[in-house]
Amino acid sequence: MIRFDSVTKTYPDGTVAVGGLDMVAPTGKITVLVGPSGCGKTTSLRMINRMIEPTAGRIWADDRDTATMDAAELRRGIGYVIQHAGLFPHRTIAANIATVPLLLGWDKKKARARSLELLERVGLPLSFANRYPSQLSGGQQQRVGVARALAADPPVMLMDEPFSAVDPVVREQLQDEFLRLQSELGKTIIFVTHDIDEAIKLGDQIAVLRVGGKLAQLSDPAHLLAHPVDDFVADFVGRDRGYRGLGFQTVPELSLRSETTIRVGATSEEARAAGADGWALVVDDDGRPLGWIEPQRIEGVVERETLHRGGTVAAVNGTLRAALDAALSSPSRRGVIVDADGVFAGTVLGQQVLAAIENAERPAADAGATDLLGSAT
Ligand SMILES: Nc1ncnc2c1ncn2[C@@H]1O[C@H](COP(=O)(O)OP(=O)(O)OP(=O)(O)O)[C@@H](O)[C@H]1O
Repeated sequence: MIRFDSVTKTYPDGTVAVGGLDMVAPTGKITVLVGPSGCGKTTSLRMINRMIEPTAGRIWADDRDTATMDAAELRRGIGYVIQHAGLFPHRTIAANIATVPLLLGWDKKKARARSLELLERVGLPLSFANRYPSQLSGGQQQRVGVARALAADPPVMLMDEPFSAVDPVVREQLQDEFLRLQSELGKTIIFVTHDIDEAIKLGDQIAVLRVGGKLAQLSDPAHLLAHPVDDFVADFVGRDRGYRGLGFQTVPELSLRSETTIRVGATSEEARAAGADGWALVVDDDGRPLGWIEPQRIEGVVERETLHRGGTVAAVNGTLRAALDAALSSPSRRGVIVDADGVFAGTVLGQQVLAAIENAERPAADAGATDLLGSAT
Protein backbone atom coordinates (compact mmCIF):
# COMPACT_ATOMS: atom_id res chain seq x y z
CA MET A 1 0.00 0.00 0.00
CA ILE A 2 1.17 3.52 -0.77
CA ARG A 3 -0.44 6.26 1.31
CA PHE A 4 -0.28 10.02 0.76
CA ASP A 5 -0.81 11.85 4.01
CA SER A 6 -1.44 15.62 3.48
CA VAL A 7 1.34 15.75 0.89
CA THR A 8 2.27 19.13 -0.56
CA LYS A 9 4.92 20.08 -3.08
CA THR A 10 5.73 23.73 -3.63
CA TYR A 11 8.51 24.31 -6.16
CA PRO A 12 11.13 27.00 -5.40
CA ASP A 13 9.39 29.44 -7.76
CA GLY A 14 6.26 29.21 -5.62
CA THR A 15 4.28 26.86 -7.88
CA VAL A 16 2.08 24.62 -5.75
CA ALA A 17 2.17 21.44 -7.83
CA VAL A 18 0.51 19.25 -5.20
CA GLY A 19 -1.60 20.73 -2.41
CA GLY A 20 -2.42 18.59 0.61
CA LEU A 21 -2.99 15.29 -1.14
CA ASP A 22 -4.55 12.44 0.89
CA MET A 23 -4.86 9.18 -0.96
CA VAL A 24 -4.29 5.45 -0.62
CA ALA A 25 -3.10 3.20 -3.46
CA PRO A 26 -4.07 -0.29 -2.25
CA THR A 27 -1.74 -3.29 -2.46
CA GLY A 28 -2.08 -5.37 -5.62
CA LYS A 29 -4.33 -2.84 -7.37
CA ILE A 30 -3.94 -0.34 -10.19
CA THR A 31 -4.52 3.25 -9.08
CA VAL A 32 -4.67 5.69 -11.98
CA LEU A 33 -3.90 9.39 -11.52
CA VAL A 34 -5.68 11.39 -14.18
CA GLY A 35 -6.32 15.08 -14.72
CA PRO A 36 -5.52 18.04 -16.95
CA SER A 37 -2.00 19.06 -17.87
CA GLY A 38 -0.11 20.58 -14.95
CA CYS A 39 -2.36 19.16 -12.23
CA GLY A 40 0.58 17.52 -10.48
CA LYS A 41 0.35 13.90 -11.63
CA THR A 42 4.05 13.46 -12.39
CA THR A 43 5.10 15.37 -9.29
CA SER A 44 2.89 13.10 -7.15
CA LEU A 45 4.32 10.00 -8.77
CA ARG A 46 7.93 11.06 -8.37
CA MET A 47 7.48 11.89 -4.72
CA ILE A 48 6.70 8.19 -4.12
CA ASN A 49 10.23 7.11 -5.04
CA ARG A 50 11.71 10.38 -3.77
CA MET A 51 12.97 11.63 -7.11
CA ILE A 52 11.15 14.71 -5.80
CA GLU A 53 10.95 15.41 -2.07
CA PRO A 54 7.63 16.66 -0.66
CA THR A 55 7.59 20.09 0.99
CA ALA A 56 5.13 18.88 3.61
CA GLY A 57 3.26 15.73 4.56
CA ARG A 58 4.28 12.10 4.47
CA ILE A 59 4.19 9.23 2.03
CA TRP A 60 3.97 5.75 3.51
CA ALA A 61 5.01 2.47 1.89
CA ASP A 62 2.97 0.01 3.95
CA ASP A 63 3.85 1.02 7.50
CA ARG A 64 7.11 2.78 6.66
CA ASP A 65 7.48 6.53 6.28
CA THR A 66 9.41 6.79 3.00
CA ALA A 67 11.21 9.95 4.22
CA THR A 68 12.99 7.86 6.84
CA MET A 69 14.11 5.20 4.37
CA ASP A 70 17.35 5.13 2.47
CA ALA A 71 16.35 6.44 -1.01
CA ALA A 72 18.32 3.72 -2.83
CA GLU A 73 16.69 0.99 -0.72
CA LEU A 74 13.26 2.53 -1.33
CA ARG A 75 13.81 2.58 -5.11
CA ARG A 76 14.86 -1.06 -5.21
CA GLY A 77 11.31 -1.95 -4.28
CA ILE A 78 9.76 0.36 -6.86
CA GLY A 79 9.81 -0.21 -10.64
CA TYR A 80 9.54 2.90 -12.79
CA VAL A 81 8.29 3.12 -16.38
CA ILE A 82 8.18 6.36 -18.36
CA GLN A 83 6.96 7.56 -21.73
CA HIS A 84 9.35 6.65 -24.60
CA ALA A 85 10.69 3.87 -22.34
CA GLY A 86 13.92 5.79 -21.58
CA LEU A 87 16.15 2.86 -22.55
CA PHE A 88 19.93 3.21 -22.61
CA PRO A 89 20.67 3.51 -26.35
CA HIS A 90 24.14 1.95 -26.26
CA ARG A 91 23.15 -1.10 -24.25
CA THR A 92 21.52 -4.21 -25.70
CA ILE A 93 17.93 -5.03 -24.84
CA ALA A 94 19.06 -7.80 -22.47
CA ALA A 95 21.49 -5.42 -20.75
CA ASN A 96 18.80 -2.77 -20.44
CA ILE A 97 16.42 -5.20 -18.76
CA ALA A 98 19.19 -6.42 -16.44
CA THR A 99 20.08 -2.91 -15.23
CA VAL A 100 18.62 -3.20 -11.74
CA PRO A 101 19.57 -6.85 -11.11
CA LEU A 102 23.19 -6.01 -12.00
CA LEU A 103 23.10 -2.99 -9.69
CA LEU A 104 21.86 -5.34 -7.00
CA GLY A 105 24.93 -7.51 -7.55
CA TRP A 106 23.35 -10.48 -9.34
CA ASP A 107 25.90 -12.47 -11.34
CA LYS A 108 25.78 -11.91 -15.08
CA LYS A 109 24.41 -15.33 -15.95
CA LYS A 110 21.47 -15.03 -13.57
CA ALA A 111 20.74 -11.46 -14.73
CA ARG A 112 20.76 -12.56 -18.39
CA ALA A 113 18.47 -15.48 -17.65
CA ARG A 114 16.08 -13.07 -15.93
CA SER A 115 16.22 -10.73 -18.97
CA LEU A 116 15.27 -13.55 -21.31
CA GLU A 117 12.46 -14.69 -19.03
CA LEU A 118 11.07 -11.14 -18.95
CA LEU A 119 11.36 -10.69 -22.72
CA GLU A 120 9.01 -13.64 -23.06
CA ARG A 121 6.72 -12.36 -20.34
CA VAL A 122 6.16 -9.06 -22.14
CA GLY A 123 5.59 -10.85 -25.44
CA LEU A 124 8.86 -10.19 -27.28
CA PRO A 125 10.98 -12.79 -29.10
CA LEU A 126 14.21 -13.92 -27.45
CA SER A 127 16.07 -12.93 -30.62
CA PHE A 128 15.63 -9.29 -29.48
CA ALA A 129 18.02 -9.81 -26.57
CA ASN A 130 21.11 -8.71 -28.48
CA ARG A 131 19.48 -5.88 -30.42
CA TYR A 132 19.78 -2.20 -29.50
CA PRO A 133 16.79 0.01 -28.63
CA SER A 134 16.87 1.91 -31.95
CA GLN A 135 16.28 -1.41 -33.74
CA LEU A 136 12.87 -1.79 -32.04
CA SER A 137 9.56 -0.06 -32.72
CA GLY A 138 8.14 2.39 -30.17
CA GLY A 139 5.67 -0.21 -28.88
CA GLN A 140 8.40 -2.84 -28.56
CA GLN A 141 10.60 -0.37 -26.66
CA GLN A 142 7.74 0.27 -24.23
CA ARG A 143 7.49 -3.46 -23.56
CA VAL A 144 11.21 -3.51 -22.82
CA GLY A 145 10.66 -0.56 -20.47
CA VAL A 146 8.03 -2.61 -18.60
CA ALA A 147 10.34 -5.65 -18.53
CA ARG A 148 13.16 -3.52 -17.14
CA ALA A 149 10.94 -2.15 -14.38
CA LEU A 150 9.87 -5.69 -13.45
CA ALA A 151 13.39 -7.15 -13.48
CA ALA A 152 14.03 -7.18 -9.74
CA ASP A 153 10.38 -8.10 -9.05
CA PRO A 154 9.50 -4.92 -7.12
CA PRO A 155 6.18 -4.97 -5.29
CA VAL A 156 5.36 -1.42 -6.46
CA MET A 157 5.39 0.00 -9.99
CA LEU A 158 5.18 3.65 -10.98
CA MET A 159 4.13 4.22 -14.57
CA ASP A 160 4.16 7.71 -16.08
CA GLU A 161 2.21 7.86 -19.35
CA PRO A 162 3.90 4.60 -20.43
CA PHE A 163 1.71 4.03 -23.48
CA SER A 164 1.12 7.62 -24.63
CA ALA A 165 3.76 7.81 -27.34
CA VAL A 166 2.54 4.93 -29.51
CA ASP A 167 -0.26 4.76 -32.07
CA PRO A 168 -3.77 3.85 -30.88
CA VAL A 169 -3.72 0.25 -32.14
CA VAL A 170 -0.39 -0.58 -30.51
CA ARG A 171 -1.50 1.27 -27.44
CA GLU A 172 -4.54 -0.93 -27.09
CA GLN A 173 -2.38 -4.06 -27.41
CA LEU A 174 0.02 -2.76 -24.77
CA GLN A 175 -2.88 -2.01 -22.43
CA ASP A 176 -4.36 -5.49 -22.92
CA GLU A 177 -1.02 -7.17 -22.27
CA PHE A 178 -0.40 -4.96 -19.28
CA LEU A 179 -3.72 -6.07 -17.75
CA ARG A 180 -2.89 -9.73 -18.48
CA LEU A 181 0.52 -9.31 -16.86
CA GLN A 182 -0.97 -7.58 -13.84
CA SER A 183 -3.51 -10.38 -13.39
CA GLU A 184 -0.52 -12.74 -13.05
CA LEU A 185 1.72 -10.48 -10.99
CA GLY A 186 -0.64 -8.45 -8.76
CA LYS A 187 1.69 -5.47 -8.29
CA THR A 188 0.75 -2.28 -6.49
CA ILE A 189 0.65 0.10 -9.43
CA ILE A 190 0.33 3.86 -9.63
CA PHE A 191 -0.29 4.82 -13.22
CA VAL A 192 -0.35 8.36 -14.61
CA THR A 193 -2.28 9.23 -17.75
CA HIS A 194 -4.13 12.24 -19.14
CA ASP A 195 -6.44 9.92 -21.09
CA ILE A 196 -9.73 9.19 -19.31
CA ASP A 197 -10.44 6.16 -21.54
CA GLU A 198 -7.11 4.63 -20.57
CA ALA A 199 -7.86 5.38 -16.91
CA ILE A 200 -11.26 3.67 -17.14
CA LYS A 201 -9.84 0.65 -18.91
CA LEU A 202 -6.90 0.08 -16.59
CA GLY A 203 -7.81 1.48 -13.20
CA ASP A 204 -9.12 -0.49 -10.25
CA GLN A 205 -9.55 3.00 -8.85
CA ILE A 206 -9.14 6.41 -10.46
CA ALA A 207 -7.93 9.57 -8.76
CA VAL A 208 -9.02 12.68 -10.65
CA LEU A 209 -6.77 15.61 -9.79
CA ARG A 210 -7.44 19.27 -10.41
CA VAL A 211 -4.75 21.87 -11.01
CA GLY A 212 -2.89 22.58 -7.81
CA GLY A 213 -2.65 18.86 -7.08
CA LYS A 214 -5.97 18.59 -5.25
CA LEU A 215 -7.91 15.36 -5.28
CA ALA A 216 -11.27 15.98 -6.93
CA GLN A 217 -12.54 12.39 -6.72
CA LEU A 218 -11.24 8.93 -5.96
CA SER A 219 -13.56 6.15 -7.15
CA ASP A 220 -13.71 2.93 -9.08
CA PRO A 221 -14.39 3.55 -12.79
CA ALA A 222 -18.09 2.62 -12.78
CA HIS A 223 -18.82 4.90 -9.84
CA LEU A 224 -16.81 7.74 -11.33
CA LEU A 225 -18.80 7.56 -14.56
CA ALA A 226 -22.12 7.23 -12.78
CA HIS A 227 -21.58 9.77 -10.02
CA PRO A 228 -19.06 12.49 -10.79
CA VAL A 229 -18.88 14.68 -7.69
CA ASP A 230 -18.93 18.03 -9.46
CA ASP A 231 -18.86 19.80 -12.83
CA PHE A 232 -15.08 19.63 -13.07
CA VAL A 233 -15.07 15.83 -12.82
CA ALA A 234 -18.16 15.53 -15.03
CA ASP A 235 -16.50 17.62 -17.73
CA PHE A 236 -13.28 15.71 -17.41
CA VAL A 237 -14.84 12.27 -17.76
CA GLY A 238 -16.87 13.61 -20.68
CA ARG A 239 -20.44 13.95 -21.84
CA ASP A 240 -20.43 10.45 -23.34
CA ARG A 241 -19.86 8.85 -19.96
CA GLY A 242 -23.37 7.38 -20.15
CA TYR A 243 -22.17 5.22 -23.01
CA ARG A 244 -18.84 4.44 -21.35
CA GLY A 245 -20.72 3.41 -18.22
CA LEU A 246 -22.53 0.72 -20.17
CA GLY A 247 -19.29 -1.20 -20.15
CA PHE A 248 -19.77 -1.87 -16.45
CA GLN A 249 -23.39 -2.98 -16.28
CA THR A 250 -24.22 -6.59 -16.86
CA VAL A 251 -26.91 -8.14 -19.02
CA PRO A 252 -28.68 -10.07 -16.21
CA GLU A 253 -30.33 -6.75 -15.38
CA LEU A 254 -32.29 -7.27 -18.60
CA SER A 255 -35.05 -9.82 -19.00
CA LEU A 256 -34.34 -11.91 -22.08
CA ARG A 257 -37.02 -12.51 -24.71
CA SER A 258 -37.52 -16.06 -25.89
CA GLU A 259 -37.42 -16.94 -29.61
CA THR A 260 -38.64 -19.95 -31.51
CA THR A 261 -35.44 -21.04 -33.20
CA ILE A 262 -35.07 -23.27 -36.23
CA ARG A 263 -32.32 -25.44 -37.71
CA VAL A 264 -30.70 -25.54 -41.11
CA GLY A 265 -32.91 -27.81 -43.24
CA ALA A 266 -36.17 -26.50 -41.73
CA THR A 267 -39.02 -26.11 -44.20
CA SER A 268 -40.31 -22.72 -45.30
CA GLU A 269 -43.53 -23.41 -43.34
CA GLU A 270 -41.55 -24.05 -40.15
CA ALA A 271 -39.52 -20.93 -40.80
CA ARG A 272 -42.65 -18.80 -41.28
CA ALA A 273 -44.19 -20.15 -38.08
CA ALA A 274 -41.03 -19.33 -36.15
CA GLY A 275 -40.46 -15.93 -37.63
CA ALA A 276 -43.95 -14.58 -37.97
CA ASP A 277 -42.69 -11.04 -37.47
CA GLY A 278 -40.28 -11.16 -40.40
CA TRP A 279 -37.12 -12.72 -38.96
CA ALA A 280 -36.26 -16.15 -37.53
CA LEU A 281 -33.11 -17.20 -35.74
CA VAL A 282 -31.27 -20.28 -37.01
CA VAL A 283 -29.16 -22.31 -34.57
CA ASP A 284 -26.90 -25.35 -35.00
CA ASP A 285 -27.50 -28.79 -33.48
CA ASP A 286 -26.01 -27.61 -30.17
CA GLY A 287 -28.22 -24.53 -30.04
CA ARG A 288 -25.50 -22.06 -31.02
CA PRO A 289 -26.74 -19.17 -33.16
CA LEU A 290 -25.80 -19.27 -36.85
CA GLY A 291 -27.69 -16.28 -38.21
CA TRP A 292 -31.08 -14.81 -39.09
CA ILE A 293 -33.34 -15.56 -42.04
CA GLU A 294 -36.34 -13.81 -43.58
CA PRO A 295 -38.88 -16.68 -43.77
CA GLN A 296 -40.95 -15.06 -46.52
CA ARG A 297 -37.95 -15.28 -48.81
CA ILE A 298 -37.38 -18.98 -48.22
CA GLU A 299 -38.32 -21.40 -50.96
CA GLY A 300 -37.91 -25.04 -50.08
CA VAL A 301 -35.72 -25.40 -46.99
CA VAL A 302 -33.48 -23.16 -44.88
CA GLU A 303 -29.91 -23.29 -46.19
CA ARG A 304 -26.76 -21.92 -44.67
CA GLU A 305 -26.15 -19.75 -47.71
CA THR A 306 -29.34 -17.77 -47.12
CA LEU A 307 -28.45 -16.76 -43.54
CA HIS A 308 -27.79 -13.14 -42.58
CA ARG A 309 -24.73 -13.54 -40.44
CA GLY A 310 -24.27 -9.89 -39.57
CA GLY A 311 -24.54 -8.86 -35.96
CA THR A 312 -22.45 -9.35 -32.88
CA VAL A 313 -23.44 -11.77 -30.14
CA ALA A 314 -23.35 -10.79 -26.46
CA ALA A 315 -22.83 -13.04 -23.44
CA VAL A 316 -25.35 -13.47 -20.62
CA ASN A 317 -22.73 -12.29 -18.12
CA GLY A 318 -21.44 -9.63 -20.52
CA THR A 319 -22.03 -5.89 -20.41
CA LEU A 320 -24.90 -3.67 -21.46
CA ARG A 321 -22.54 -2.15 -23.98
CA ALA A 322 -22.09 -5.53 -25.67
CA ALA A 323 -25.86 -6.13 -25.51
CA LEU A 324 -26.55 -2.78 -27.16
CA ASP A 325 -24.00 -3.52 -29.87
CA ALA A 326 -25.71 -6.88 -30.45
CA ALA A 327 -29.14 -5.24 -30.77
CA LEU A 328 -28.00 -2.44 -33.05
CA SER A 329 -26.00 -4.72 -35.32
CA SER A 330 -28.64 -7.45 -35.65
CA PRO A 331 -30.61 -7.53 -38.93
CA SER A 332 -33.78 -8.26 -36.90
CA ARG A 333 -32.85 -5.52 -34.39
CA ARG A 334 -33.08 -8.23 -31.73
CA GLY A 335 -29.71 -8.66 -30.04
CA VAL A 336 -28.65 -12.28 -29.64
CA ILE A 337 -27.51 -13.27 -26.14
CA VAL A 338 -25.68 -16.54 -25.51
CA ASP A 339 -24.65 -18.44 -22.37
CA ALA A 340 -21.11 -19.38 -21.34
CA ASP A 341 -21.11 -22.28 -23.83
CA GLY A 342 -22.20 -20.07 -26.70
CA VAL A 343 -25.72 -21.56 -26.65
CA PHE A 344 -28.59 -19.22 -27.49
CA ALA A 345 -30.19 -17.83 -24.32
CA GLY A 346 -32.58 -15.14 -25.58
CA THR A 347 -32.74 -11.79 -27.32
CA VAL A 348 -32.83 -8.18 -26.17
CA LEU A 349 -34.17 -5.08 -27.88
CA GLY A 350 -32.26 -1.82 -28.10
CA GLN A 351 -35.10 -0.08 -26.20
CA GLN A 352 -34.67 -2.49 -23.28
CA VAL A 353 -31.00 -1.59 -23.02
CA LEU A 354 -31.79 2.11 -23.17
CA ALA A 355 -34.47 1.71 -20.50
CA ALA A 356 -31.93 -0.06 -18.30
CA ILE A 357 -29.60 2.91 -18.70
CA GLU A 358 -32.31 5.36 -17.71
CA ASN A 359 -33.18 3.25 -14.68
CA ALA A 360 -29.60 3.26 -13.52
CA GLU A 361 -30.13 6.61 -11.75
CA ARG A 362 -27.12 8.22 -13.27
CA PRO A 363 -27.06 11.98 -13.38
CA ALA A 364 -25.95 11.82 -17.01
CA ALA A 365 -28.29 9.06 -18.13
CA ASP A 366 -30.44 11.46 -20.14
CA ALA A 367 -27.52 12.89 -22.07
CA GLY A 368 -26.15 9.42 -22.76
CA ALA A 369 -29.49 8.01 -23.82
CA THR A 370 -30.20 10.90 -26.16
CA ASP A 371 -26.88 10.35 -27.87
CA LEU A 372 -27.55 6.66 -28.18
CA LEU A 373 -31.02 7.13 -29.60
CA GLY A 374 -29.63 9.64 -32.02
CA SER A 375 -26.99 7.30 -33.26
CA ALA A 376 -29.38 4.35 -33.36
CA THR A 377 -31.81 5.92 -35.79
N1 LIG B 1 10.89 21.86 -11.38
C1 LIG B 1 9.79 22.62 -11.41
N2 LIG B 1 9.84 23.90 -11.04
C2 LIG B 1 8.73 24.68 -11.02
N3 LIG B 1 7.52 24.23 -11.37
C3 LIG B 1 7.40 22.95 -11.76
C4 LIG B 1 8.52 22.08 -11.81
N4 LIG B 1 8.10 20.87 -12.24
C5 LIG B 1 6.77 20.98 -12.46
N5 LIG B 1 6.35 22.22 -12.18
C6 LIG B 1 4.98 22.76 -12.24
O1 LIG B 1 4.19 22.02 -11.33
C7 LIG B 1 2.89 21.80 -11.87
C8 LIG B 1 2.61 20.32 -11.88
O2 LIG B 1 3.48 19.70 -12.82
P1 LIG B 1 3.44 18.14 -13.13
O3 LIG B 1 4.46 17.83 -14.17
O4 LIG B 1 3.48 17.37 -11.87
O5 LIG B 1 1.98 18.01 -13.76
P2 LIG B 1 1.31 16.89 -14.66
O6 LIG B 1 -0.08 16.76 -14.19
O7 LIG B 1 2.16 15.68 -14.66
O8 LIG B 1 1.32 17.58 -16.10
P3 LIG B 1 1.37 16.95 -17.58
O9 LIG B 1 0.12 16.16 -17.77
O10 LIG B 1 1.40 18.18 -18.45
O11 LIG B 1 2.61 16.13 -17.64
C9 LIG B 1 2.88 22.45 -13.24
O12 LIG B 1 2.33 23.73 -13.10
C10 LIG B 1 4.33 22.53 -13.60
O13 LIG B 1 4.58 23.62 -14.47
